[in-house]
Amino acid sequence: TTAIDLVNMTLFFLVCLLDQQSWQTQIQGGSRQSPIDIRSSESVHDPQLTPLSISYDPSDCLQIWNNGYSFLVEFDDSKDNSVVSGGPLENHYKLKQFHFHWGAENNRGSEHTINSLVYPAELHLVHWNAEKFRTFDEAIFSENGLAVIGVFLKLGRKHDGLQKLVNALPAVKYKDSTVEFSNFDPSCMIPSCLDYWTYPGSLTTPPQTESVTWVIMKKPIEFGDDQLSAFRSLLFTPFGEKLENMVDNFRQQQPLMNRVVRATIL
Ligand SMILES: NS(=O)(=O)/N=C1/NCCS1
Ligand SMILES: [Zn+2]
Repeated sequence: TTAIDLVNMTLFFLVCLLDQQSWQTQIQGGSRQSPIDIRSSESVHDPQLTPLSISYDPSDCLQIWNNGYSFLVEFDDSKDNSVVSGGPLENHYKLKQFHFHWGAENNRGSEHTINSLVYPAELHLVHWNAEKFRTFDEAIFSENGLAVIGVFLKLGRKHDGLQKLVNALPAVKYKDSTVEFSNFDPSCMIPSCLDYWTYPGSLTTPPQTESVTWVIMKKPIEFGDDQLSAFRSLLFTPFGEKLENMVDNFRQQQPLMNRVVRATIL
């Protein structure tokens, strides 16, 4: 290898490194951050948006984990049994986990809003593109890596399907606690009306990468005051430290910038 070859190889390596870093900056640069306020009158009806195909296997449900920001219900994503496809998605995406965001009081809690209307809580069902990427962690940092279904929760009748989850929450009161949790079908939290808005966005929690296709269900589901109180009884803090109730775990809204929110009318 001549000295010229070494210089060329070094230059090639540096160019690749800079390109990769500039791309990383782009996906975290802030041109498509979430959450947003969805202004229904400004959304565009797209007749090409097909219904979502959602299929979950309750036996994929593994555990609940208090990660110090929310509680995550985690799924076995080693098979292809719990997946979402269709709608705005070009591939099938595997369910990895779901979690919620909520407020200390009923006038706040959701991350997305509809014409500035806030809900007391919002469910996120997090899926990753298993056709294009090998792992969830790879997908988080990749274009079209994730699909998150957002479902608003409004206060009303007790949600019977949610109660099994609520009953398990005392076991994960403290940050970093986990509890085995099996045979739970998240389909019970999908509204019967499958109309949705969709837009390109980001994770709302770190690393806030711009890798998410958001699908926000138009209709909320209902749950009871006692169920929301159980969410609020969780703690941000680990056992033995000062008690800080896990509340107001939602991100401030982000500018829409150069994005269009598309809507179905099914
Ligand atoms: N709230 S969210 O779903 O956008 N944030 C996440 N962070 C890591 C996986 S999901
Ligand atoms: Zn979330």
